[in-house]
Amino acid sequence: MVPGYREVRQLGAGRTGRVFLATYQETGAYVAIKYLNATLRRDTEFMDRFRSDTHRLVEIDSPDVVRLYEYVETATRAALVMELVDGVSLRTLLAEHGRIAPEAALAVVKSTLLALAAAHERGVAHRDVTPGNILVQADGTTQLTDFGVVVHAEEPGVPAGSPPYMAPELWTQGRDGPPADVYAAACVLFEAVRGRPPYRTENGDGEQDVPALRDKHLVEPVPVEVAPDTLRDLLRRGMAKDPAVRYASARQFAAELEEDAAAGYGPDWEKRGRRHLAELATLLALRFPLARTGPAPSNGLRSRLPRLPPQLWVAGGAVVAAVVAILVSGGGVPPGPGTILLPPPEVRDEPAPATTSPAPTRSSPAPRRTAASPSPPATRTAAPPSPRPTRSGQPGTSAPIASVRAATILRWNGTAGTIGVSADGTGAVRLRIAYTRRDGDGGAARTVRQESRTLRGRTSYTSAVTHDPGRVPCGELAHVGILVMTEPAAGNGPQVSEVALTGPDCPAPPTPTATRPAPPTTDPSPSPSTPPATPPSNGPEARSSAGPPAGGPEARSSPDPKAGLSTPTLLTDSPEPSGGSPEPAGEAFDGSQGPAGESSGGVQEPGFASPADARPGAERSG
Ligand SMILES: Nc1ncnc2c1ncn2[C@@H]1O[C@H](COP(=O)(O)OP(=O)(O)OP(=O)(O)O)[C@@H](O)[C@H]1O
Repeated sequence: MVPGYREVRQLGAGRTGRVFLATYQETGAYVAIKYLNATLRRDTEFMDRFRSDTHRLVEIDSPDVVRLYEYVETATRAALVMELVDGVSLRTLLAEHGRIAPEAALAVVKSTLLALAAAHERGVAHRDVTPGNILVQADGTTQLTDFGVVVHAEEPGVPAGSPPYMAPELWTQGRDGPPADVYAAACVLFEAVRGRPPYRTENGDGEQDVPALRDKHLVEPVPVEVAPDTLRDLLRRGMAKDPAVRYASARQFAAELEEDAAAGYGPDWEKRGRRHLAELATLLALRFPLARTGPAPSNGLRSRLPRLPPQLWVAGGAVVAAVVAILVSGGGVPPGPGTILLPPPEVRDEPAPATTSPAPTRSSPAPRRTAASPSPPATRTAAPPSPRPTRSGQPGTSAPIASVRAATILRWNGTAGTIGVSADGTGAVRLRIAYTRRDGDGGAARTVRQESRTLRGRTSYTSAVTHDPGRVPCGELAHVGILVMTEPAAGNGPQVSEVALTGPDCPAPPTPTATRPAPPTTDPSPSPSTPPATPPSNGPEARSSAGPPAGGPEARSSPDPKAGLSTPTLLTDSPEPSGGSPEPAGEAFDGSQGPAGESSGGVQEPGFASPADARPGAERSG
C-alpha cells in the first residue's frame, strides 16, 4: 500500500492495473489508487513518458478531469493516487442501459473534450479515450481518467491503444497526440448514441479481428447515417480520416458541439442530458465505490461490513449477489530511492458552495516534492478533505445551496418510508427519489415513479414518502425499491433500500367432486382499484428488509397497514444553535408525483428521460 493510505477494497482491474478504494490515513478522506501492472512497469519507454506526463497531470485542475493527487514509484510499484469518483464508468452504463439519449451523449462528450483540452493545453495527450475511462456520477457529471495509461494490443505490430477508438494515423504511423484523442472522443459519441462503436469486426469467437478493424478505420466512411441528424457533422469532422480535416483542437470540437447541440435540441439540451445521465447512473448506485462502504471515517477505517440489500439492485442487468469483503490492509510499498511524492490530496474545509453554476474550484496543489522518505509532506496536516469534492453540477437551480452531509433512508416498507437529510447550511437541497419494482426473484428493476422535493431553511430534515407499489399477483413476489439522492450530492452517496412484497395466497383449485357451487369467497388478490397505500390484511406482505448502504439507522421493513395514509408532508427540524430560523416549513414540493416519464408539474424536468426513453429506439434524432 502507498505509505499514508489504508486500503479499503479493490474497485476493479483492467489491462493496465488494479484500482483500490483507500483512505488517506491522516484525514480519512477517500481516494482511488491505481497500481500499474508489471508489463507497463517493465516498459521503460512507457515509464519515461508516463513519469513526465504525471508531473504535468498533477497540475490539471478541471472539473472534467479526475484529479491526480500523487504519483508514487518504487522499485516494485508504481501507484497513482487519484480523486475518488463515486460513480460508474460510461462503459458500465452503456452495458446496462444500451445507448443513451443524444443530449446525454453530447453532455458526456462535451465534458470529455473539455478534459482533453485541459490536458492538451499542458502538452499531455490521453492516448486511450474510451467509455471505460469516463466516469459518470450520480449528478450526471462526468470525468475523464487514466491519462497516458495505455497498453499495446495483444497482436504484434499493433500500436498502443484500444482498437475500436484508434485513429488512422495511429494505425499507420503510430502517431498519437491531440488529433487522435479527438478522433477517439468522436468514436465515444457514436457509441453512446448507438450502443456500439462505429466500427466492429468480430471473428467467430466474438473477439475483435484487429487487422479488419484497422482497415475500417483507414478506409470505411464514418457511419453517420445511423446517427441522429444533429450529430452527423460532429461525427464526420471528429472522425475525419485525415487529422488535418478533423477539428483543430478538442476545445474547438467542444465549442462546435455546443452550437450544434443547442441548435438541434434547444438551449437546455445539456441540463436534460445530465438529468438523463443522473437517472441512469443512480439506477446503478449499488455499484458506486462508496455505496458499499459508508461515509468516510473521521479517523482511520471503520471495520464493519456494509449493510446491503442481498441483491444488487440494478436496472437492465442481471441481479447479482453482492458479496463484499472489505480488505482492511494491503501489502506495504517499501519506500526506497526513487520514490516520488507529488502533492497530497487537497485538504479543504467544506463550505457550502456559494453558487451553482461552475464546479467548485479545487485549490492548486502544493509544490511538487521529491522525497525518498514515506513521511507525509507537511501539507498533509490540515483538516480532512471531503470524501469527494461535491461538484455542484445542479443544472437549473439558482437558489443558494447547502452542502449535504448525509441522506438516510430511515424507514422503508414498500408503501411508505422516511428519509432523513442533514446539511451543513440552510440553503436549498434538492431531494430526488426514485421508486423501482422488480418482479420475481431475478429480473431487472425498473423505475416506476420519481419525484423531487426542495428542502430549505433548516439543517436537518425528516421527509415522509408514500408509494403505491402496485398489485402483487397471488403467490408471487415483487421487490419494491427506493433510491434517494440529493443535489448537492450527499457525503454518503446515493442511498437505496428494497423490500420484497409477497402476493396473497392463491385460492385452492376447486375440487372436481364438488356437487354444488362453493360459497362465495373473497378474491385474495387486491383489485387494481384497491387504495394503494393501505394494503389489505391479505395483501402484499413485506418479507425482507434492506438497509441503506451506509450511515444512519437501517431501513427496517415491516408491514404497516397504516403506512402511506398520510399525504407526503414533512418535517421535523433540529433547532439551530443560533436560535432557529423563523423560516417556515423546510420542505417544499416542487412538483407532483407522477409515473416515470410522465410530465407532471415541476418533477419531470423537460426532457428528463425515463430509463425506457434511453433504450434503443427511443432516441430523438435531430
Ligand atoms: N478515480 C476513480 N474513482 C473511482 N473508480 C475508479 C477510479 N479509477 C478507476 N476506477 C474504477 O476502477 C475499475 C478499474 O479501473 P481500470 O482503469 O484499472 O480498468 P479499466 O478502465 O476497466 O480498464 P483499462 O485498464 O484497460 O483502462 C473500473 O471499474 C473503474 O471504473
